[in-house]
Amino acid sequence: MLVPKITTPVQALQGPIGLLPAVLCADGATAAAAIDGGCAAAVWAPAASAEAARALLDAGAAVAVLDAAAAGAGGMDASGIDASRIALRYAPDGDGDGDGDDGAQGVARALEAARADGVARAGAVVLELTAAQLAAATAAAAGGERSALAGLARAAEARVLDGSGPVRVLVGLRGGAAWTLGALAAVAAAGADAVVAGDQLGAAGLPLAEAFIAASGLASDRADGLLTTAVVDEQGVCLGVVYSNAESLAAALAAGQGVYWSRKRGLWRKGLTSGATQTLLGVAADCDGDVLCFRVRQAGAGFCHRGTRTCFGPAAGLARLAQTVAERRARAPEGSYTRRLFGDAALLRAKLLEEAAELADAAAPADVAFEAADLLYFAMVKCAAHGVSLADVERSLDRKHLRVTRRPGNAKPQFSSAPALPAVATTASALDTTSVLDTSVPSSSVPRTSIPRTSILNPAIRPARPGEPIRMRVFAAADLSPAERAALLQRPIVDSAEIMRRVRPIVDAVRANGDAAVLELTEKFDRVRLAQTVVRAPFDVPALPAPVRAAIDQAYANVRAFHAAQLEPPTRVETMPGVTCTRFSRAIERVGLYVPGGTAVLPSSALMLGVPAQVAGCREIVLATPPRADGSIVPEVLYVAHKVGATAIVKAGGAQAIAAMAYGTESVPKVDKICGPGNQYVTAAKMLAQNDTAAMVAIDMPAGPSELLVIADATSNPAYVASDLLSQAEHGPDSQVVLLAVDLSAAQLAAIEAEVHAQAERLPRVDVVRQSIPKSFCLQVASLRDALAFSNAYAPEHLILHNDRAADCVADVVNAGSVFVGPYSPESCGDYASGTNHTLPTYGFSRMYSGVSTATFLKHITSQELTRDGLANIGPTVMALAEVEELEAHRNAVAIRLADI
Ligand SMILES: NC(=O)c1ccc[n+]([C@@H]2O[C@H](COP(=O)([O-])OP(=O)(O)OC[C@H]3O[C@@H](n4cnc5c(N)ncnc54)[C@H](O)[C@@H]3O)[C@@H](O)[C@H]2O)c1
Ligand SMILES: N[C@H](CO)Cc1c[nH]c[nH+]1
Repeated sequence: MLVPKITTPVQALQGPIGLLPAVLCADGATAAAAIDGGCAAAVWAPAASAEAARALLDAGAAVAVLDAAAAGAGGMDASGIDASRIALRYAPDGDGDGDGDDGAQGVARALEAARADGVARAGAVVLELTAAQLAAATAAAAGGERSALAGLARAAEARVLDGSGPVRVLVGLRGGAAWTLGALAAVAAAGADAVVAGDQLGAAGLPLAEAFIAASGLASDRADGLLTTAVVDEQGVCLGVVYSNAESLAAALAAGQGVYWSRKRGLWRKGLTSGATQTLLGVAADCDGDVLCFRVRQAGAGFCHRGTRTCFGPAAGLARLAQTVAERRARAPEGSYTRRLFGDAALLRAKLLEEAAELADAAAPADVAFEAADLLYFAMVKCAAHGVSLADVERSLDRKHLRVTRRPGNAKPQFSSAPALPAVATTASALDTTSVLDTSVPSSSVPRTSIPRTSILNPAIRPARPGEPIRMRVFAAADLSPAERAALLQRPIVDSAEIMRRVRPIVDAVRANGDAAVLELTEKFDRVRLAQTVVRAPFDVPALPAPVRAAIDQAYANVRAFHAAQLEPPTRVETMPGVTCTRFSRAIERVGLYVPGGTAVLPSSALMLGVPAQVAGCREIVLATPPRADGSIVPEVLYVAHKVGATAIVKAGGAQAIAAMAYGTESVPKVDKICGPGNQYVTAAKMLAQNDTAAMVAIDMPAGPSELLVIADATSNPAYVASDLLSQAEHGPDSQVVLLAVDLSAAQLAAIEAEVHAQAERLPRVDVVRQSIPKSFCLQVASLRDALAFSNAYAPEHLILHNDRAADCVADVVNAGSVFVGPYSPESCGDYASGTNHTLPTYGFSRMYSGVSTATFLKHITSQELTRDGLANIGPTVMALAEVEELEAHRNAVAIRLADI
């Protein structure tokens, strides 16, 4: 087997290397980053001690690699860890001094040492050889000598080194020595796995597909030399059997897709014409090296050309249930029960609890199976509603399986007859292990008023009353069950069905009655009767106080500089002689910018939307914002509208403003794309408009209530941390802020809590904060690695790194809208003036959306120009493919010209 050795950046694992069965990381930190990054390959993780090994195995490493010198001689207590999860690493000195540890003898000695070290405690031996040692060992093995690699082959063949268990042997090279395909094949022939530095694979080194084939000892048993290839889905269900060779495997690894070798047509990109494409999740060789296995995520109806999921028929069992539920989520028939469940979170919750109770009480085997099936159905609906697939659930199971430290497994008090935990933690040590049930964590300086006890799964949160502590809930990550952790990753529940029910009639009214409806709805929701909705440029800009004007001018300059730098020149590539492909950008012609104005006046949002639209070169910039009580537009917003070259201002807010720009009215210009944040009505209207083909309008992203996650450790200034948390908590009652407290003592956490309370009490918007802070939470985590893992799973809009050596952490941030690095980067700077954009994805959408940028207001067009010679060069390829697809007119368009040429 080929085992790439990974140093940073672990992002390499998102490429073809991550599709191989296993990787060996250069050190524990790289391994931890690989695991947190969702590496699908089995991670072999170097560890300096048994404790470190345990931690890495608990975190999801497949095998911990310990230095033999420290661990082998019995100096390590790895009790309780299965031998198959430990590897011992040897590096025979190979210093050329002729002391017998060089060359082939050195390898043989290392194996002897492994035997002496009692490899019963290890399931694998990792040999790190010099190039000379490998060459000597390989030559010795080839000559049939009873030494080195030959000995290694015998050991692996017998699958034991000391007679007490199966042992794998891995061979790596040190001192910068490079592998050859021949050496990989020799090691494979000896029954060992080859460890190859990641940067020696791919473009600059050995071709990955060929290295994989050589190191796996893969050889065809067919006359045509093709490798039989089993294709399986995420559950390991066989979808069908196809064929591969080095060329198709290389194409598959490069594209990350199912690409095979058709015996009739050659290279075969599965699904190119049918749409039933496959995302490649992993490749492996079978035990005796004559079958390749592709693990894929299948798109479309299925793998089989007959339209079934597998060549052996349709899916069954859990896989079928998962598929059906996913289909229902995409397009459930009106009136179907599953659709009702998706739209009614309370009903789904009640059914889950009901079915769990029924399963718990079932006794007869048939009843247990019946009730378990019901529970699984509701569980799958719950998963689908949150975008979780069966494969995600299985990944979680597999990861738990890798843990070597087991929890006691006691039930939570509300589910057992055990006495409840005390309501109030009274000592510092109790504070360190705050139960998820205990929200009343006192600190020395926060008033001790009782606040309601809640659980994560059943939160009954009420705002803090005047006089009560303004405090986040506190949880300890180590105490969380998976369900509780998942619940913390959710945002406060929004009843989207109810919001849609309110917004749809507003959108319909504006569509049907245009300006009249907009004026009526503005009177209803913003309590102002206007004579007209639209003001056109040039605007009558009132004079602003000089400091305000200067601040807007400075912010405009910074934001403009950062967004202008994002403009890119066209991409131009001559793919073949005479064939030139180009990709260039054009501004979206008509854009609508929503500037919120309900609970706060946000001219900064006008800036953050208007500047990139202006930089991109949009022809028509329409800005919509709720009018003030006297019907006027906020002067600062007017000034920004003037600076960014807006063509019109719509004096309306909420869903009616979005609908007016999406469909157009007598006076509101229709636009092609609507951008900007807003409350739940604004977001719902944007999503409705986007889904209506009659509107033909795009949106930037679903940007909702502001949120922020702070990572703080013992080096953080409690006052700074609290001020940042409050800066977003003051936006609205729905804002959520999260504090990840890395290994903080009770006193350190109490200091932050005290600051939150004290600073909040001094804010003019303390009433808003009294609502948002109790919904927010602090999670105590043991390490920075745990904090980053949680943050990446939460995918916050804003991430503030208050911890020590904050800049080093940026490389490990996978999901976040915008990152603020170090104690002197408050989030407010990004909100107003530093240059980055503050319109950012919330609700976890930073997993897949970016914030607003210049690109938001551009689209890209491709073009191509072929010369006469270019057409002659590429023509046969095009005609051959047209023939495969039996599209004669396509073929003829080339043939008719080639005939002239
Ligand atoms: N994610 C980001 O980048 C970002 C940036 C700035 C602001 N925000 C968020 O934008 C939001 C702004 O919300 P806001 O409410 O202050 O302003 P808003 O302008 O989004 O909404 C105000 C409008 O909501 C409509 N509305 C109010 N009550 C209604 C009801 N019951 N039914 C139908 N429509 C109703 C009214 O028409 C009103 O004009 C906040 O949540 C803030 O956190 C997010
Ligand atoms: N923090 C908000 C969401 O990113 C943007 C904003 C506007 N004004 C102040 N803050």
